[in-house]
Amino acid sequence: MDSFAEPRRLSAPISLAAVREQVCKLENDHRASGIPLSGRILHVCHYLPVVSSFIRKSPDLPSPPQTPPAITTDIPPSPVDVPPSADINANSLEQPQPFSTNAEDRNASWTLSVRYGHSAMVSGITSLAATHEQIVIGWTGDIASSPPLMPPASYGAPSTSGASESSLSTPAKIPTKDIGPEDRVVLEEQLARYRSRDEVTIEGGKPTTYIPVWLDDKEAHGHYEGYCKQTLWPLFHYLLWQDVATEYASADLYWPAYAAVNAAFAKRVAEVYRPGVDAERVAKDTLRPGIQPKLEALRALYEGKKIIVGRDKLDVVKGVVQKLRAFEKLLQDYPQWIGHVVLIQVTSPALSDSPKLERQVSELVAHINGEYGSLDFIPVHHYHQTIKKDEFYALLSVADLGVITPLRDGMNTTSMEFVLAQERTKHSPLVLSEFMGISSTMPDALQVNPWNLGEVADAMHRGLMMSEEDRLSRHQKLYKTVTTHTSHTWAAMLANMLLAQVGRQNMARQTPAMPRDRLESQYRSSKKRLFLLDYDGTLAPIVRVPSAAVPSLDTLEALERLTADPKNVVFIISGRDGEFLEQHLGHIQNLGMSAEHGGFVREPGHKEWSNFTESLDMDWMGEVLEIFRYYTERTTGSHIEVKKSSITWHYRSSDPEWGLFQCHQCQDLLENNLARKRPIEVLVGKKNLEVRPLAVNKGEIVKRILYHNPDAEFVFCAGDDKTDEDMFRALRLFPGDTTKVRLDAPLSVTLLAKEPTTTYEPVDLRLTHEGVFTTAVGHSSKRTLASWHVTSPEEVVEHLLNLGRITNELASSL
Ligand SMILES: O=P(O)(O)OC[C@H]1O[C@H](O[C@H]2O[C@H](CO)[C@@H](O)[C@H](O)[C@H]2O)[C@H](O)[C@@H](O)[C@@H]1O
Repeated sequence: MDSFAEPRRLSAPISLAAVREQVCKLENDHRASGIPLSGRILHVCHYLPVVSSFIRKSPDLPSPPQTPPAITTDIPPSPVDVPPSADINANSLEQPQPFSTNAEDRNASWTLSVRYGHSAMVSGITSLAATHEQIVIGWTGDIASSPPLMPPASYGAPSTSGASESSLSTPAKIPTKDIGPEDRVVLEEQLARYRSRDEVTIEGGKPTTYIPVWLDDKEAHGHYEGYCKQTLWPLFHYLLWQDVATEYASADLYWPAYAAVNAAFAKRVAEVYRPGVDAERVAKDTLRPGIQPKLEALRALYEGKKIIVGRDKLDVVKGVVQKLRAFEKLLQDYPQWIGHVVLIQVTSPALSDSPKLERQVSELVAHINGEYGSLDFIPVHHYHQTIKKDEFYALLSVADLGVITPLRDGMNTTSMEFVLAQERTKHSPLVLSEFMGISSTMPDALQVNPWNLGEVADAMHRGLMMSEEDRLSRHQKLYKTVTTHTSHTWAAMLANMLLAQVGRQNMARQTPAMPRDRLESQYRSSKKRLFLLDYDGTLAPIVRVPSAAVPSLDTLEALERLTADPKNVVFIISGRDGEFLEQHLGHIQNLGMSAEHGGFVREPGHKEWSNFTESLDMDWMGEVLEIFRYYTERTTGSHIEVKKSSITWHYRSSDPEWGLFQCHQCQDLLENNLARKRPIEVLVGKKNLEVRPLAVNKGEIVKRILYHNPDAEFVFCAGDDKTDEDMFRALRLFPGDTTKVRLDAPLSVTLLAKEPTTTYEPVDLRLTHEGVFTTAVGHSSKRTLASWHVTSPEEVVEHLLNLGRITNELASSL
């Protein structure tokens, strides 16, 4: 008796309620059989599936009951957690009071409740309690100062749409550092005893122990929302960097938090880890007695038909849409399969909801079923749900073909589980995407490019038609791979690769991080200081649209503070035109500006601009514009920025590969044709190509500023791209000696000379190497002439704000 044996229906061949009922029954039967299933699983999760709320109570205040009242024994119809705080801790009936950090106050308690969201992960973990002892290691999450209110009694499953969350109150956060050691121990003890409602209802279920990892709040968020979400996730999913908010989802900004959190997790895991088998365990799992009846039910349900099975998480990179299209192509190109093959596609919810993708998949399934189905034949059976282990292995075992075709994936355990499940049944072949890490170790799978629908359809046909002999021979090789490439092998390989990288990294050139103390002490002791600051990518993060790169409030504040100090001379030295700089920074008193890579200068305290390009031959601009227009037409998304004496072609919003290719072509044309005849320089910038007059560059402006400020003792010069290297080069005129440095009149000074007879004498500078802080913005491994590096514009601004604070401090101490 099994739910899969239900009469066939057109819309939903298997009733979920019936399946759930049957699964419970089978599990109970299984337990009654007395066959011991054991094992321990260690889960490392970012968050524990339990929310911890910390309450300090004032004994003087009355304790009104919390709403709704405590839940005792009634179990909701769906297998869903309810907040068990009342069961766990009688104190939770009392009204939470505002948090106080009084260390003497021990009148405090913790309440635990279900964390909403991550429902797939939580239910997955809970379901394993039937057979496995489990340890869940995770961050506590932000500690709430009071328990969240309970949702209405009639609520259903935690909704990933956020519907349930909206009915909850948002409790205030308590900084983790304010939780003392004693309170931490109390929570750890409570968590060790915590049982979710599902665990409680699983008769004879094994215990799950929740172990908290205590993290610094800033590091925890920097790790997850910062490095994981902004750097790793886009990187490993081949998202275009231009689609990520800024380029400064940089490796370094959140790296310290990421490393610290990993170290904390590793420490905790090492404390509790015991050697937790995989291939062996899966092989055992495929023998579970619950599987056989389901397998037979599936066979009966799809009798006479070949079964293709796919099981993927429903996110874009898993290629479910492409797989469905390929299946349709199979039915188009090989119509003999219509009525004789079904695709059972199980999708589990992804980490974040994608209603658009869900809709796309449902529409595609409906389209294929409408187009190729009939009264007694449904080609695609799609189940968007988390399925139980027995059902999963039954599906894998009964399949005539496994199709796992992500657009990009790593290890993909489903492909391995498929091979193991097939060992005792049909030795069915596997169609695998070539874009998976595991594919290189599975050459006996039918490997395909998931984007090539015809190729995937052909592979499906080939797999379904494969001779028994070929199936067996391929299966045996795959089986050997899976059983010998255990998780231990993978871990050892990865560790070796990492160690090899670490070795290599030490050999690479690294620019040291800005020494904050040294910077501060040089700043304090200097009587005159220069700040020479690039704009884009240095004071403002790189963004997709140039006009959107406006200065932050912090940037403005830092510049205002520094320019207010009469000892400081502050210049913005940018490739931008004067109009842009004036619009966003023009109001700052005493801020000097140089626009268009040194072509123009506005002295501190002045309104008018000096144009160094006035006397230059600018006829080339029309020719460059024509060439840029040609490339703009060929490169969708690119555009031209025309400035007074320079032109920039931007391709940040274009297809990255095509944009870069076109950029190279255009650069080649400009350098090998126009630049040989005209006094121009071609600059390769950040997703741009710029052309400016040969005579001017940022280095000349730096020299000019030094020339006019020979008594400067401190220079902070920061930039992020190649044009800023000219500034660093100009400042490298003064390597670490204390002897006087003589500076000839820079080009920009002589260019501006109204009277050609004016002579500009060399000047002696007071600056020494120790007072020069050339600073590259970016990764420490970036090749640069700068002496120091910071990782992001935010870090530049932080240093500037700090120096501004020192100015205030020095002023107030006078
Ligand atoms: O010398 P800079 O201040 O660094 O200016 C260099 C160029 O920056 C701008 O373009 C760059 O930043 C944009 C905004 O973040 C970005 O969208 C673009 O892709 C980058 O190339 C600016 O538009 C140019 O005029 C400057 O020459």
